[in-house]
Parts: sequence; C-alpha cells; structure tokens
Amino acid sequence: MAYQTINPTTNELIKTYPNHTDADIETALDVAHKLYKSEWSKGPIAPRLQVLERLADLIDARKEELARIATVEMGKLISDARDEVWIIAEIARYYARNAEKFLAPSKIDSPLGEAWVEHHPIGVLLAVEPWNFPYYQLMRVFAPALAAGNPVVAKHASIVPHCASVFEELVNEAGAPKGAWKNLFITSTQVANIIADDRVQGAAMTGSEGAGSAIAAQAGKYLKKSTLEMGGNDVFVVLDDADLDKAVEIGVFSRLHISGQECICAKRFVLHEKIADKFLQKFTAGMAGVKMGDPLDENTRLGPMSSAEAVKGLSKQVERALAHGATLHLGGLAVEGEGNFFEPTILTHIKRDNPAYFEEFFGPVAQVYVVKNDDEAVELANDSRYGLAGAVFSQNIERAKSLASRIETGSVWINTFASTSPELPFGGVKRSGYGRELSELGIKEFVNQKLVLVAKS
Ligand SMILES: NC(=O)C1=CN([C@@H]2O[C@H](COP(=O)(O)OP(=O)(O)OC[C@H]3O[C@@H](n4cnc5c(N)ncnc54)[C@H](OP(=O)(O)O)[C@@H]3O)[C@@H](O)[C@H]2O)C=CC1
Ligand SMILES: CCCCCC(=O)O
Repeated sequence: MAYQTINPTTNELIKTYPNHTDADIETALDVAHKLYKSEWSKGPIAPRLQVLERLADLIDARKEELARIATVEMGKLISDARDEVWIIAEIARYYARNAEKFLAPSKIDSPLGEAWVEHHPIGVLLAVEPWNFPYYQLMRVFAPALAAGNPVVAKHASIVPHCASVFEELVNEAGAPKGAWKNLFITSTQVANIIADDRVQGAAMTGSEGAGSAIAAQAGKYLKKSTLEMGGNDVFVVLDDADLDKAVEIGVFSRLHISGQECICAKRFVLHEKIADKFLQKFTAGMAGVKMGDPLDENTRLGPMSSAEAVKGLSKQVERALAHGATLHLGGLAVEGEGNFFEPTILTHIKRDNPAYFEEFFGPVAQVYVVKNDDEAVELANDSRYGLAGAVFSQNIERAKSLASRIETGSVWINTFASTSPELPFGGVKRSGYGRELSELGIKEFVNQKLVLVAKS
C-alpha cells in the first residue's frame, strides 16, 4: 500500500512517501522498548505531562497550517479541520491535567488488610488509525499512553501520510523522547508482525470491521490487549414531541459532517409517524440546499469524500439498495468531473430484507425509517449489528432518557448530535468494537491495574 497525499478535491497526486522497512520497524521497537524499561516510563509522571502541555501549545501555534494540511489531504471542511486541531490540543491538556489523578493508587476496603490498586504502564503499544480524523485518532491514543508511560508505534491510513508526519514532528518538538511515538509507513503484514512481537503489549485500532477483525485476531493469538472502534449505523430518533426545526438542522449537519464519513454521525433517521412527512420535507430541503464544493472555501458545507475508491464503494451501495427495493428520495449519484464528490442522498422504504438495512453508508447518504411508537423505535435501533452511538430528539427529557437507556450502543445523545470531548468515554458494543478511549476509562485500557495488599498483622 503506497502512502500518498492525493487531494480529494482535485485528485492531484501531491506526494508519495517511502515505506518503512523491516529494519526500520526493528529499530523503532528496540528504541520504544528501551524507553519503556527506562525511568522515563516507570518514574514520576510530571515530565511526561509537561510534554503534553508543550504539545498542546505547539498545536495551537500551528492551528491554521495543520488544519489546511488535513483539508488538502482528506477533504474535510477547513472549519471542521480547525475544530479537529482545537480538540487534539484539548485532549493533550485534559490528560496533562488529569492523568496523575486518574493513575493515583486507589484504596480498597478489605477485611484481609490494607489494599490498594496501582496503575502501571504495560509496554509498547501499536496504534492503527484511519483517515477521517487524521490528528484526533492519533492523539486519542497518544495522550493517555504518554501520560501512563506506554511508548507507541503507529500505522496511520495510507491516504494521510502528511498528517501522520506532522503529528510525529510536533510530538518530537514538544520534547517527547525518541520512542515515545513513532509513525511507521508499513503494510498490513508488517502490522501483524508487530503485534506478534514480544515487546508489544497492546493494540488500539479504529477503522473497518475487516481491519479490526484482523488486528483483534492477531492480538488474541498473541494474548495482547486490544481496543477497537469500528463502524456504526447510528440512529437519529425524532419523536412526535421533538423540536422539528432543531432536529432537522442538527440532522442535516450530522449526516453531512466530514462528508458523512464519521462513524458516529446520524445514519438511520427513525421518525415517529406523526411527524415523519413534515420532518422529511424539511430534511430534504436542508440536504438539497447545502453548498457542495472546495472544502477550503469557508462557505462550503459539503466537501469531497476521502478517495475515489470511497465514492465508487458508496455508489455501488446505493445502487444495491435501490435494486433491492429502496426508494431514492434525493440525490443518489457521484458528481461527474474533478474530485470525489457525492450528492446528498436520502433513501426511504428500506425493508429488512434489503442489504442496506444492515449496512453503514460511510458518506452523505441518509436512510429514513418510520415507526409508530417508542417501542418500535427502540426495536429498530437495536436491530443492527453495530452499537456505537445514537441520538434521540424529544422535548420530554424523561421519555428521551428512557429510550437512551434501552438503545444498545456505547453512547446516546439527547437533543443533540453524537460527538466527542476529552472527558467523555468513546466506544461501542457489538460490531462497533470494544474498549473505551478518552476520559478516565481510556487511560486505564492499557495499564496494569495492580492490587497490592498488606496482610493484617
Ligand atoms: N471508526 C471510525 O472512526 C472509522 C471507521 N471506518 C470504517 O472503515 C470503513 C472503510 O474505511 P477505511 O479507511 O478503508 O478503513 P480501514 O479499516 O481499511 O483503515 C483503517 C486503518 O486500518 C488499516 N488497515 C486496513 N486493513 C488492515 C489490516 N488487514 N491489517 C492492519 N491494518 C489494516 C488501514 O491502513 P491502509 O490505509 O493502509 O489501508 C488504516 O490505517 C468505513 O466504511 C467505515 O465503516 C473508517 C474510518 C473511520
Ligand atoms: C467526532 C470524532 C469521531 C471519530 C470517530 C468516528 O468517525 O466516529
């Protein structure tokens, strides 16, 4: 797999990056493992947290440059790219200011004696990350790992090598020692070999089910801890007492965020029958009215998809859905000409025997379903092999909370779109993966939570 920067707005090949060799990998693992064995990893946390503070400041200082690199490399709106640069600095600061508290020994009342749990690093981790949030996906692994003392070797997606390179540059400039974070332009086979290496103790992966399954299988074979964040087919439930205009505005934003290439964006719109027609009318107007174009233009609201392959895959998915009886309510086609653009699309009347019913559309394609009541909404939400996130709109908060508790996902957001913040755990269930990133939960995924007990004398 070649590591290349291809501008998805123009399809221009900007740069090809050389792959790393097996010898490069050996060096990276040797340096990282020696760092893990050093005082840096096992000693006081303060020096590691100072690196995170400096990293956040460096990111702030280069915000516009970093945002532009992401937009040119994977096509997200420049405003979304700025948001991403902002949040990775916030993640770094969050762990810089909270990790010591999270990792402090926690006492346990025991009749056997004085007991407590200590939190120790476990060793070198592997991160395998996707292109849709090219900095955020890296920082979500790096910040807690650095705070805990776990060095990381990282394989980023092959279409965002510039983002991968500049992230490593920032980490080094922030004063992280060699081995704390090493980006590797490598193949899937080399990833498998790294997981098998005795110096590697865990793997964090975000991406597709296929890749996640391969990585989890290899990690399982070698008894390494892993966390997976994979696809989602999140519901956007609009109940009959929802604020419709608010739900429409947020629904259009969520479905089209990152050109629909976000695992937690709204994908299955589940509408109470009493408001379905009215919502669909407004939603259709909203989707049809967005300005599609150059993601560097501040007025653009829908940019290109990440690659020509992604557009081809989405086109085939829509064709298959229609061939199995879905109704094309809006859009449905790739935009002819330069760049990887796909029309805002709405599919309705998707029956359960249509493959689309169970599929995630990783692009600007909304599926619309109509239900009679709350129970049907929950039943449809849970009739999925995924379980990442979801949203519920109702002006009766107790009613919305009841649905939220019954929906089988890693998170449910009431009267807003699913998103992320450093203090909130991120992850899912079923085929959306396992484990949590961010928050106090995230930093404890790859630490040895060690019990120490002093027997009563
Ligand atoms: N949860 C999330 O945030 C995301 C989920 N996805 C899901 O993935 C689907 C496809 O997106 P895509 O980018 O192709 O996702 P992939 O899973 O193919 O890519 C994610 C990362 O995994 C790597 N990878 C792929 N296959 C393997 C393998 N067998 N062993 C080791 N590493 C591997 C990729 O490398 P390389 O780039 O070199 O192939 C990339 O670094 C989307 O439709 C969506 O469902 C995608 C992006 C984000
Ligand atoms: C908002 C951040 C989301 C990152 C993972 C995803 O695509 O859902």
